[in-house]
Amino acid sequence: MEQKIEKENHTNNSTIFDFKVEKMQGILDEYAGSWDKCWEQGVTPWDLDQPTPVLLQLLEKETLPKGRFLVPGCGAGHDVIATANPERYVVGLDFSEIAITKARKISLSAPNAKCFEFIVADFFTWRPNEIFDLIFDYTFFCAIEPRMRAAWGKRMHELSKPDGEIITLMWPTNDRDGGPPFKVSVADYEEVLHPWGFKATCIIDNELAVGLRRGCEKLARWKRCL
Ligand SMILES: C[S@@+](CC[C@H](N)C(=O)[O-])C[C@H]1O[C@@H](n2cnc3c(N)ncnc32)[C@H](O)[C@@H]1O
Repeated sequence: MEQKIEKENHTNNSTIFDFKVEKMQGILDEYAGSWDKCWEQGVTPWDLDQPTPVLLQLLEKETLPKGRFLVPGCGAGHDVIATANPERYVVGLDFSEIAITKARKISLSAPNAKCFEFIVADFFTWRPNEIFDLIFDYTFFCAIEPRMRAAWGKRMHELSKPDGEIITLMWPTNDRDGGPPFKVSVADYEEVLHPWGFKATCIIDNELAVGLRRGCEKLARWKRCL
């Protein structure tokens, strides 16, 4: 992945996941269809092709809650497959049919296949039968339009159990114009999570951030108190 990132940087004179790359500019003019087109054309520089390392570390340290786990904007679903087990049922949600088709294909022979599912739906309108103990957001908050962030906070509340938890990997925290990915700060998350009763229990630099994301990515855990 690091090689892929470096290559993108040098050939396109852009940063990782930089949608200003000429190839993607037109693609992203129309929102939902644009994500589908990115997946269709294989223009997915955000996709690590592996589970998120820091999430694996939390899994190994057994600090991830059990129960129902949601990954909104799950893309190819690596984090969904990696964290599912008989005690943790994971739902991967993405509104791109192509992303979910890819996720289902990748997971076809997974031994834990009964412990997760992939759903094609819009995070902002989806109505699940059951809500969640844990929600993991990585490269989703930064992918949505900043004017949608308040709605994101409301959805986090609606989709969480009263004692639920959210884990956010906050990236890119460095200065940049436009997006996606739109730049984020701890204050941006606090602004939309505090009104819904989520309080941070930990905010740390993510030492396991991949490639050029290192140094501009933070891990936060938020507990719902209201
Ligand atoms: C930048 S990608 C990140 C994918 C994955 N989290 C990863 O790190 O590889 C953002 C994903 O969010 C999905 N997405 C964007 N807006 C969405 C929405 N409103 N509802 C569901 N999925 C959405 C896109 O289709 C895309 O797959």
